[in-house]
Amino acid sequence: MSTSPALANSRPRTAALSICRLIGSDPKQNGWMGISPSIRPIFPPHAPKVPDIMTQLAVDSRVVARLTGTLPEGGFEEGTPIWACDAPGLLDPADAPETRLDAVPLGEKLAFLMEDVITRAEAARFIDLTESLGYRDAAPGIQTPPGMRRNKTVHWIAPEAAMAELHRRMKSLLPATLEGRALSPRLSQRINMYRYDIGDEFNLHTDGDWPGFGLSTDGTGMAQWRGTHSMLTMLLYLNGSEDGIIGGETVLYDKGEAGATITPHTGRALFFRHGQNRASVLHAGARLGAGTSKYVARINVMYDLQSVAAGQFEAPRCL
Ligand SMILES: O=C(O)CCC(=O)C(=O)O
Ligand SMILES: [Fe+2]
Repeated sequence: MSTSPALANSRPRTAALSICRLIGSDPKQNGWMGISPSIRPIFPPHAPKVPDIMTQLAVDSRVVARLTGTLPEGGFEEGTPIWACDAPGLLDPADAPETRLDAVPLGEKLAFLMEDVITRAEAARFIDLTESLGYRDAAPGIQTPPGMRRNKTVHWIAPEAAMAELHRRMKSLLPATLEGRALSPRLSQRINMYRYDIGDEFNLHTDGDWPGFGLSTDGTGMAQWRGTHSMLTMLLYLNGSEDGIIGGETVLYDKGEAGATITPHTGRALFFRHGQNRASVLHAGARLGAGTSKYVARINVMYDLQSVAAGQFEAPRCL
């Protein structure tokens, strides 16, 4: 799956006609394709202003895995990093907003929204922290055909405490069971963050389903969990139209037609079914037209592999 430099530079804007899948496994090892990833400056001029509180966020960042990364216009980058960091103040339980559930009518398909999952200050911390890790072209461990994902990305293992607080805020609003499987007590800590600069987009696809990931006991490596597997995509918007974003909506499809258009707002989260099954929701991230860069976190909501009917609950364990 190689792409000539001429095609790589032309960046055609037409939406992909075929249904593409974001596979939840490592891309095929295909070697270095000679396209060097452009790594952005730490704070691009159009990034939202971050409040002073950001400077108080103690961050000790380290690489916990290196995987083959897929480049937006085709080709691969070997050794694309997955990061971890200690950021104790990322989410503040004392400052938790009142999270609310909102319906998204999408025919037979399951999709819903939550408002005020995180505060503006917390969203700014996510942006600041991930900008300090560095957004890049290559996405580690996911496979996208050329021209489908046109944005910058950083993948990281978020702190356990932050993910536990996020889960606590949403738990009562998430489906307790899905297709006979019980909601797992924690979210995967592996977050794919995306930054869309003007002109960037994510063409039509369905998301892959994933095992959960956290850190090894000594904190130096990424560890895969057993007993749990994702069933829902959560897209957490870290900024939005109130920051001047024009375009960049997430469009959900039902029976091949656009069924719902979700405008990014800070602290809003969109949920929908994913994986290789008929319930999976086809969707796209619309082209960012103007304004400031859009930031979104792709998070996996986990359900136990054991069925509810079995009457047993197995907590996730590290492999
Ligand atoms: O940014 C968006 O609106 C869509 C992102 C997306 O589809 C994904 O992360 O899988
Ligand atoms: Fe997606």
